Amino acid sequence: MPIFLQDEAVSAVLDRSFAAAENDAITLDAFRSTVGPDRTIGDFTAVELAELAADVYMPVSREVGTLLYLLARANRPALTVEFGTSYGISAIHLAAAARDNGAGRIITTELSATKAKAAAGNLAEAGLDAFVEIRTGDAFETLRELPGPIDLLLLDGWNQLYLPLLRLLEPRLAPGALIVADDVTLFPAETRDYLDYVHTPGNGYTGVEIPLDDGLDLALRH
Ligand SMILES: C[S@@+](CC[C@H](N)C(=O)[O-])C[C@H]1O[C@@H](n2cnc3c(N)ncnc32)[C@H](O)[C@@H]1O
Repeated sequence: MPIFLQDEAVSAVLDRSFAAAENDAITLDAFRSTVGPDRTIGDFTAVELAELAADVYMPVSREVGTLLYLLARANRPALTVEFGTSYGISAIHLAAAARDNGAGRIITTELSATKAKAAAGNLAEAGLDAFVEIRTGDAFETLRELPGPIDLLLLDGWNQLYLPLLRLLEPRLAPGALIVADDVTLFPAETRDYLDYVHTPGNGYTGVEIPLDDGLDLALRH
């Protein structure tokens, strides 16, 4: 049976987006020169920084995208929540799974209005916009109200926010919810408190690190 992840329109958007993301290193250099030597990151608000870096895709890899698709197919989440939409590459994988499952919706949130608009365009072009609600703004505000329990949570925004955001959303996690945290090997210092929390018996999770791409952590909420 054909799967929607391999649909022509989906593949076209993913191919184009992954190709564009190959310029991320160059774009990041341009971002650093925009910030300049006289100003530090601390001189900007989070939204200003997100807009300055609006051309940087920072997507999940193809392999991680496929794993997200598989997890969502197996777990059949009624509600998936994503922290960090960027250009919608991970959201496309999650939405393709919802479409193939015949059920499920995704709520994703992005600080940069430029990126949120581009992600909406990509999802529409892929034929998956009906499955995804993009909330523009700070996750700590945009995810306060949710329509039901979270069955799958993807943490892929700024890494030092994983633990505070998990704690905010914790009361909304369904028993058996899966939590995927990206980039835990790439940013060990920023994700240490999160990993310690989900790996400490007694906090209500069972977690394991997966050495795929920039490192993932997969946890189950008991
Ligand atoms: C690594 S990228 C997300 C990549 C995306 N998941 C994908 O695979 O295509 C991280 C994104 O999180 C966004 N972000 C960072 N902090 C945020 C916050 N507090 N609320 C919402 N979005 C945030 C950034 O603007 C950036 O676009």
